[in-house]
Amino acid sequence: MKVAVIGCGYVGTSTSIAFAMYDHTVVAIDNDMGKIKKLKQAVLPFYEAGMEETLQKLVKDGTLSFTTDMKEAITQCDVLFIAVGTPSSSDGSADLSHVEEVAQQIGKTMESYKVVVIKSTVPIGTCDKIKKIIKNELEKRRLALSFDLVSNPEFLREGKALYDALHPERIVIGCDTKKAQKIMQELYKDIKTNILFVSNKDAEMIKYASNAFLATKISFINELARICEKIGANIIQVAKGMGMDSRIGFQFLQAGIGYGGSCFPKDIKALLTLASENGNPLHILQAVASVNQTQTDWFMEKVQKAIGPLSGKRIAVLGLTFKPETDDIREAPSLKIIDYLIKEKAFITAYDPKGVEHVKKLYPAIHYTFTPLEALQKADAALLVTEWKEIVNIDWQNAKHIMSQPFVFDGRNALNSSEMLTFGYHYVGVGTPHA
Ligand SMILES: NC(=O)C1=CN([C@@H]2O[C@H](COP(=O)(O)OP(=O)(O)OC[C@H]3O[C@@H](n4cnc5c(N)ncnc54)[C@H](O)[C@@H]3O)[C@@H](O)[C@H]2O)C=CC1
Ligand SMILES: O=C(O)[C@H]1O[C@H](OP(=O)(O)OP(=O)(O)OC[C@H]2O[C@@H](n3ccc(=O)[nH]c3=O)[C@H](O)[C@@H]2O)[C@H](O)[C@@H](O)[C@@H]1O
Repeated sequence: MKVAVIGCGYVGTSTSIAFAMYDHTVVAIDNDMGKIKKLKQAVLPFYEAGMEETLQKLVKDGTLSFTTDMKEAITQCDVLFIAVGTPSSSDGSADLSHVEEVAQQIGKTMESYKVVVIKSTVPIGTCDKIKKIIKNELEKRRLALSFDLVSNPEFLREGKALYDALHPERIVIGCDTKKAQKIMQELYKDIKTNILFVSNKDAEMIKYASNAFLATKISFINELARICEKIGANIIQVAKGMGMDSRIGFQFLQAGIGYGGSCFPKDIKALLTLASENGNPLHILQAVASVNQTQTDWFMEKVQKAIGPLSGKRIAVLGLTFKPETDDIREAPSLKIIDYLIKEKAFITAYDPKGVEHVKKLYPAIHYTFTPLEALQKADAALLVTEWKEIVNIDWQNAKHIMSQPFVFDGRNALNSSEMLTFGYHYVGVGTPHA
């Protein structure tokens, strides 16, 4: 099958590679010429371990090609995936301008039946909206071409994007016609997993509900972590004990400094806005967002309580990306922590294996280091912000001797607390008795 994927971000690129690996011919399109130039040379526009090698092979084979020419791609392909960004608007709702722009292009260009698949995360009702836009453009051209609109949300995780695209736990397809359903079945025939066929609106809601639920687990455990500290319980053990119940599960119960990334914060805002607009506020989700919003301040107050005023203190920020194995810093907790430290006039040294270049653009005055040990030199305290293995595996026993004061604040409960105490650190985790 000939597939066009419009938008070459994390989702578009991973989806393109996955379809090409499953023997479809894929044309990936982006309006960012710099990105396309890189991709044509099989260079990924973001970091993900192991993905570039696969890209190189597919580009060489010719099963995957890249272009900025949307018109040609639309004409050539039967199935058109929309995987452009849907960032937050100023009122919290999802900004659909990129999706709408692509829909207009499709309506202006198509010459035969197409299946238009929305992979971007979009509010409930967007498929209907996009259908109207395409229809409107076709009417302007006095054409009565038929097309189907499918919602096929994406559940991949950054850092594991290609693996997830190749081995999804489920595929959700919101689809109104038998014809489109058959084409989607054919497209995914080599992926052995459960496919759920639902309506457009159900599929759109499943995506928001899934992200909202995962974020709820995180804020739930983070709020419990706060009370655990007060009463002397250990959130790590509590999460373990809860997770042993298969109805609860272990995942997404890791207490820390809150969730970040390009999706949870924006999707939760979008769902909250949509719910309020419909006169049905989501109280639980409001609390989820509010706990997350305050989690870094709560953490930084603990730092200040332990080491005193931060003014003039040398603080090592270890980890900048919103989670390990990605170079993405969108909505990363590190940014809130840096703002806090700047406000309190601390001297910041920062290390991250992949995120420095992006953070440098926002905070050029910070002292960035090439190794975690350099960041720890003469530090009054270390803040473990992202649990990269390069950071967790620091030789902590010896690192103590290069710091000015042995304070370690572990924002991810990633270190072995008893070992850290044996090494002579003043170690503070999240929701643990040593806090
Ligand atoms: N990043 C992730 O892990 C996941 C993201 N999603 C959703 O998928 C969508 C895309 O996310 P990302 O890949 O992270 O976005 P991104 O921001 O990394 O990439 C979007 C791409 O679309 C391109 N684009 C924008 N307008 C265009 C147009 N008119 N024509 C051609 N290209 C255009 C941009 O240049 C950019 O390269 C969003 O709705 C997001 O919520 C869903 C699951 C996972
Ligand atoms: O819609 C999306 O974009 C994607 O959002 C998340 O994927 P991602 O943002 O890549 O990252 P996660 O691994 O989910 O982590 C999100 C944030 O939660 C934090 N987190 C995660 C798990 C946990 O137990 N505790 C915790 O604080 C992470 O540190 C990170 O900041 C979802 O996991 C994907 O299924 C979804 O497709």
